[in-house]
Amino acid sequence: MALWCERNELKLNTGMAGVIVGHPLDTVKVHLQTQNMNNPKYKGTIHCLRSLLVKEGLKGVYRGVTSPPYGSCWHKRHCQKNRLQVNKSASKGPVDCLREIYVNDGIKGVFKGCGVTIGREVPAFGVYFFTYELLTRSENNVPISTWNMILAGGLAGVASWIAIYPIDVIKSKMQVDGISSPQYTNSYDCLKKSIKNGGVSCLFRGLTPTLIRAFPVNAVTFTVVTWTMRILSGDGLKETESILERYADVVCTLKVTENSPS
Ligand SMILES: NC(=[NH2+])NCCC[C@H](N)C(=O)O
Repeated sequence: MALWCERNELKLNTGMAGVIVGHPLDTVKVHLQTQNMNNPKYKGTIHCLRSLLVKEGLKGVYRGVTSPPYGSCWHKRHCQKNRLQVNKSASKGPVDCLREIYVNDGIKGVFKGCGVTIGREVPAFGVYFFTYELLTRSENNVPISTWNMILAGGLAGVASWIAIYPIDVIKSKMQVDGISSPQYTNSYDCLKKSIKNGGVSCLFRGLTPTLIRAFPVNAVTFTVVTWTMRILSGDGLKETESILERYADVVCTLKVTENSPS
């Protein structure tokens, strides 16, 4: 548990690069998930990304990126960030958006979709860490290579998203639904109505940008976390030391051969 928390903390702090690369694709995902199924505005990932860029430039795809959750309170992100991304309200930024939801819908509005978010995160993180641990197991504690970290991290992200994707679609739809005149009474109702209107395939809308984002973002995340832990635990220092020693040996041997009469 402690290791899990430690990893997650490190992950949050080192994930900024991932956010910068991944946020536009996350925005595309939410647009695709929450658009009207009967009259879809966007045909797919490229069409949505291009439309957002043409209409609003970088602002459109980075909307919501400054939400506080990218710091320590990541939980809040899942509870109201989505509305900022699809800009259903006229909010200017995360604080305005939060205030507006609170004024209109009260605390219930702020936490809308929170239950289903927890229902998503529990299995998602289970699959996430299980996949990474499985792919990085090594015999006799031999340190794994950086390529192993990159591949295992990327695949852990991809596997975790595939495992829970339909739950994520329901979560986004619930968050955007609002409180004042909601279409859905609860997550189950949302699931039933979504399948009725858009078929089972609507539960997989936006999966492409999600997976394109998940691989690099989580490859970077896990590699940085694993290396940070390695260095902090002293193993990295030992490794660097032994590399330097080997290097010094090679230099000595070369010098000796150079000076020895041929
Ligand atoms: N589907 C998930 N929530 N998976 C677990 C973590 C995934 C990771 N934080 C990401 O943004 O890709």
